[in-house]
Amino acid sequence: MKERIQKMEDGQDDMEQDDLLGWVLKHSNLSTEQILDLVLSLLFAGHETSSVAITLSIYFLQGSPAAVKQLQEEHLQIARAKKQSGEKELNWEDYKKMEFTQCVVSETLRLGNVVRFLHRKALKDVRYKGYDIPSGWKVLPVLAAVHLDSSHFDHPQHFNPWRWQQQAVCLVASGKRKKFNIERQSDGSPMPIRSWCSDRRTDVAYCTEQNSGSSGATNNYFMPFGGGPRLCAGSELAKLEMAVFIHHLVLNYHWELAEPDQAFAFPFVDFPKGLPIIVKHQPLL
Ligand code: HEM
Repeated sequence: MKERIQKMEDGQDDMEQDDLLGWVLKHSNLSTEQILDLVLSLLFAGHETSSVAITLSIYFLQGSPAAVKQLQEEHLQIARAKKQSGEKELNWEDYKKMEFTQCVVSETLRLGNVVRFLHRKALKDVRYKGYDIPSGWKVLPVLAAVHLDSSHFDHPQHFNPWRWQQQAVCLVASGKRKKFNIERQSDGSPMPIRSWCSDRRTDVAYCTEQNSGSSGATNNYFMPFGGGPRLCAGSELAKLEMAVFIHHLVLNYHWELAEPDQAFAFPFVDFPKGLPIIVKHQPLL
């Protein structure tokens, strides 16, 4: 930063400097410390996290051909509709149709645990579930422990994006409760339960909608972006980045691991070999 400031003062400011750091130095009145915090936050909070998350999705998906196939179908439908209407760029409406992709994103974040734990400090003495936490002690809530807890997720070590699909719990003729995936209309919106449960399934007596997982909101069992007032500021952007990446990946490429590698999780998630993959250009459209 000092070098930059010196260059600016010496009038040696060129286009190479025309980046975030250059912009804040020129146009803001933030302190040096605030600028440093901003740049570091964007690099580590904003870049490392989403790139690791995307890497994890590549890794998990190569082990789940059924998920790749379902993604391809979802994205082909979107891409075909765009081609027909002569549009090119993805837009918000397309993103909203990426239902199964959201399941893949949630499952990647649950199993991958990009941010494994948070840092907190007790500001006063706290008694929690029989434990005394003295004021000033550091508390590390371990998000990964919740995401991999078998009392919240069946077979928690298994990559299963279908667990996030919206489901309806229905009472069937035999008197048992059964889960059904909610059917979708051509625009991707959920079909009213009544229209598919009673007309098409004679065994369904009564239905109550239930969301088996939540891809967006935080709940106590799924909080890859933290929660409360310090909820990740980039959570929606991160999910969008992942979805757009997956869109182009499954529509255009086939990939496999070049050599065995697996995520290593301490203290930060990373692949020791950098997850080398062999990529073939295989456009589906
Ligand atoms: C998959 C990607 C991401 C994950 C898993 C993630 C996770 C998190 C988590 C768990 C926190 C809360 C930290 C805490 O409570 O102590 C957080 C905070 C934050 N994240 Fe993200 N993040 C991701 C992507 C991004 C992106 C893309 C940006 C910005 C472009 C971003 C910006 C921030 C900022 C500024 C905070 C601090 C919010 C505050 O303290 O008020 N993150 N992130």
